[in-house]
Amino acid sequence: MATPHIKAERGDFADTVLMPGDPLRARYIAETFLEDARLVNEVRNMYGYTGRYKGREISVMGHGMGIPSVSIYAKELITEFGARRLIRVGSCGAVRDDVKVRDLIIGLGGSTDSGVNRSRFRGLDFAAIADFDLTRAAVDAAGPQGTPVKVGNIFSADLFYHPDPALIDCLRKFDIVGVEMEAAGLYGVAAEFGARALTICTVSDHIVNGDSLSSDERATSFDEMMTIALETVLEDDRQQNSRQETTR
Ligand SMILES: O=P(O)(O)O[C@H]1O[C@H](CO)[C@@H](O)[C@H]1O
Ligand SMILES: O=c1cc[nH]c(=O)[nH]1
Repeated sequence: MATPHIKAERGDFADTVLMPGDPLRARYIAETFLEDARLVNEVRNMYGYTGRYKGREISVMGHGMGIPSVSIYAKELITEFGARRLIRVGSCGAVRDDVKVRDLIIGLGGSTDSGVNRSRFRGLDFAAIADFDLTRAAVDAAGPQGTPVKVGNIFSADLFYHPDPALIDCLRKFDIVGVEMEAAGLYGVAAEFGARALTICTVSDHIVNGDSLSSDERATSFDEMMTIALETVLEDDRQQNSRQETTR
């Protein structure tokens, strides 16, 4: 079975897919964190792998840059390959004074200048939000790792090189916790097709004060974020299972 962008069989992907923007990061995650990882997609070099983390089957696949790209991969993973839980693992910029490089951002909401959620919501303003249970699991999973975590509203920009400098003042005023390019689109796709989604980002640069991570710091903080994302999946499994037990 194949879609225009994923050449794989149904069953090749796990119900849970971790998604970095960069496909080479997907390969790195598979090689570094997953046991028995196998390549399940390489169309357009958008590598996807499925393996196990502490015994739990998990897939990891790149989603490219920007809302149009993540929207294609997320939709096909959900509707054609059975993905039920998508977690973006990426980098973002900071605008607030209290958000520092290396902080971990959990995207509770996805604001955007993209029109995609209006397109899918009859021109109305859709509040693009993360799945609540996944958000809670991520906060719980991050606690023991000791990484500073900020939970809040992400801004997913269509333009990396934005022409309007006044936008930053607006984002600061509205307490935007991180600026990246996909979360709002991912949350819209998940809502439309009935899946659960979350965005976790490491702050790679501060747009206002110019701080940025060195390449070594990027690698270390990316590994910390990946451990938290993988532990989020296990924590969410535990919380979902215990909820099912109590309703039986
Ligand atoms: O590091 P990733 O996950 O790609 O995320 C950020 O980096 C890219 C821009 O450089 C955009 O995709 C943005 O969202
Ligand atoms: O999209 C992004 C990612 C990192 N930093 C930014 O400023 N924007």
